[in-house]
Parts: sequence; structure tokens; C-alpha cells
Amino acid sequence: MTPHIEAHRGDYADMVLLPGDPQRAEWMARTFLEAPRCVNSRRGALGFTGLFRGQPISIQATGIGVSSFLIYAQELLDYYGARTLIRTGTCGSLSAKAKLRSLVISQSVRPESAQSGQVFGLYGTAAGPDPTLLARALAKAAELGIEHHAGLTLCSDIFHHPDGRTRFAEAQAAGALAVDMETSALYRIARHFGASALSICTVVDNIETGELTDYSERQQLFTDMTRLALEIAGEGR
Ligand SMILES: O=P(O)(O)O[C@H]1O[C@H](CO)[C@@H](O)[C@H]1O
Ligand SMILES: O=c1cc[nH]c(=O)[nH]1
Repeated sequence: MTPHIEAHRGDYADMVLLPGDPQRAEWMARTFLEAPRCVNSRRGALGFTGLFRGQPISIQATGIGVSSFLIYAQELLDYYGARTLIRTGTCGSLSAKAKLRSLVISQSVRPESAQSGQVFGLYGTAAGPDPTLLARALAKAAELGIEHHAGLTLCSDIFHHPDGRTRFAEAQAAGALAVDMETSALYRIARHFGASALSICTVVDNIETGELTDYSERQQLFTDMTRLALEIAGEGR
């Protein structure tokens, strides 16, 4: 076990999907995995291991933001030997292209601020997704007819900000499709451990228009993202 995970070594698969929300982790595991087994409930950060088409896959909630994310990612990579991490998150759209309920696949990511830079500086220079996972995701999403966009995303440390949406102007001018709060940390820590990573997020609100999805519709909302992540995870490393 680790300070934040009560599972034994060997309880996690090499391949781990990482939603932020523990309720999403449970829904994904119970809906899509065969024989899902809860391997962590410490602090309510639920983790599950089961089978997808006969192959072991784990799903671990990471909480909100870089600080929480890095705890779970570090312990999975360093202690439990995870080799592939796929974030199955939510994001806010910063672009008319990234429609509500569609998927954004992060092809490159920039941190929002100097504070982010200091945290991410622990893991060296900027990093991106694993090219093989990215190529698989793009091909599978097209094959399955899943609405998606791939491109630059922004990773923020702050959800409620006194400057509101004006703080995103520079990132929008640079072409950022959407904002989340973990992707930059995912790519950097994965590179540090020589692991493969990809971030896929479902758009749950549009920061320009103020459109919002409701939490109650979120389970159906995550079907495409979960199917896509499992399909590409199911192809192995
Ligand atoms: O829904 P998750 O995966 O937690 O992702 C997004 O939602 C949270 C903010 O509401 C942040 O963690 C952000 O990155
Ligand atoms: O607006 C949003 C929605 C989800 N996640 C974020 O970080 N921001």
C-alpha cells in the first residue's frame, strides 16, 4: 500500500484509466468492465480493476487539480508499476469547434500560469501524449463515429477565478480548444517515468457561451469517452 492507496502490489493492471471524479470511476468500472473489483476506497478516491475483452484494466479516480492528480499518478507509476495512463476527464470548451458533449483529445498542452510552471517544473520540459495512443484514439474515434477534436489544450490550477473567462484570452488566441486541470501534469509525470499517456476529455461546459451540461446526465455523457479509452487501451502497449 501507499500513503493514499490501500491496494496491494499487483492489484492494478499496467493500463489505468484516470477520471477525476470517483463516481465516474465507479460508473465506468461497473458499466464497462467484467468482474470489476474495488481495490481502493481510501479518502473516497475509488479505484477498480477488472477485465475488458479478457485483458486486465484498472480505473482510478485522481481528484481535482494537479496536486491531487500527481499523488495518484506517482503512486500508480512508482509503486504499482502502471505503464499506460489514459485520462478520462471533463473539460470546458474554449472554442466554437469543441461542442458541448463532444470529446477533446489533448495533442499538446500548456500550463496556465507561473504557479503551474513551478509545479510542472518538477518534471522537466513540456511533454505531450504518446504518439501511438494518440494515433489509435484518432483512428478509433473516426471509426466509431465519435464527435471529437484533437489539438492544443490548456491546463489550469484554478476553477473559480476572479478574472472569469477573460483569463483564457491568450490561450484562445493560441488556438486552445479546451481547459482542464490535470493534463499537463499527466504528460510530464508519464514522461518522467517512461510511461505512455493520453488525455481525453468530454466537454461539459462552454466557457464562451455559458452553456452547461447537468451532472445528472453525466453517465450517458461519458459513454463515448469510456468506450474510446477502453478500445485503445485494449490494443495493449
Ligand atoms: O471531471 P474531472 O476529470 O475531475 O476533470 C475536470 O473537472 C474538475 C473541475 O470541475 C477538474 O478536475 C477538471 O480537470
Ligand atoms: O470549465 C471546466 C469544466 C471542466 N473542467 C475544467 O477545468 N473547467
